[in-house]
Amino acid sequence: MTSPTRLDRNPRVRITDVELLSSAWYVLRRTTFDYQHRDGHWTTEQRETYDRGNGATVLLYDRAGATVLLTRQFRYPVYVNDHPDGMLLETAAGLLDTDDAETAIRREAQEETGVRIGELEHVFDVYTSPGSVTERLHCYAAPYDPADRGTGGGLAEEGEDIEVVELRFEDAMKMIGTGEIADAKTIMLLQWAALHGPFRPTS
Ligand SMILES: Nc1nc2c(ncn2[C@@H]2O[C@H](COP(=O)(O)OP(=O)(O)O[C@H]3O[C@H](CO)[C@@H](O)[C@H](O)[C@@H]3O)[C@@H](O)[C@H]2O)c(=O)[nH]1
Ligand SMILES: [Mg+2]
Repeated sequence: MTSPTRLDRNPRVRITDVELLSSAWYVLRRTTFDYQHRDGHWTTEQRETYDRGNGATVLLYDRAGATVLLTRQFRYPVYVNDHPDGMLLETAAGLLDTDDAETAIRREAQEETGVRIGELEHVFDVYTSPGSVTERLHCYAAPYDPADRGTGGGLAEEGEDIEVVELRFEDAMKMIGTGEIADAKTIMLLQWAALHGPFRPTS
């Protein structure tokens, strides 16, 4: 869950109350705090935070074949918000649980795509939805060998049903434009790959 660091780092923020609203699966809290605005006056604010811990994701790429390996699975939250069928194309990803980010992403990549990651590059860490969700997502990239690609599929006991989808990098980039790739972490990592990563222009 969120880091145990003390919340007295910002002198403009004084937390006065934290209420647990729900802990059915992950944790929803309502926090009341006094906040000092830039002009010096104080107001009392409330914010709900949804805490499902932190996560990690990896862009699997094959430079020689000019492909990337993605996953497709049903995501209910996007289905209720206008996605045509909720079958979202994403980089392999998972929650850290009790692991560090590198251990977690090696585990999730294998569970979801069948790929055993060797060399692993840290790209950036991002807050995915800072107005309401506490999550920080650790983003990585790693080469994969198409011959090593397994079946993946996710954990059946967790209700996962994950299709492994190999795309030409060029096609994946076009699919950002058409909206067929609409997941934020996936778009960020594909664009990083085109600008600074394995598919950057060679000079
Ligand atoms: N019963 C139940 N199960 C749930 C619920 N929410 C999640 N689960 C189960 O918990 C699993 C979590 O799978 P992970 O692979 O660990 O996480 P993820 O959902 O893929 O999350 C990753 O991707 C997210 C979307 O981009 C990221 O937000 C997250 O950080 C992480 O990287 C889900 O597949 C599902 O089986 C729930 O409310 N109820
Ligand atoms: Mg996952």
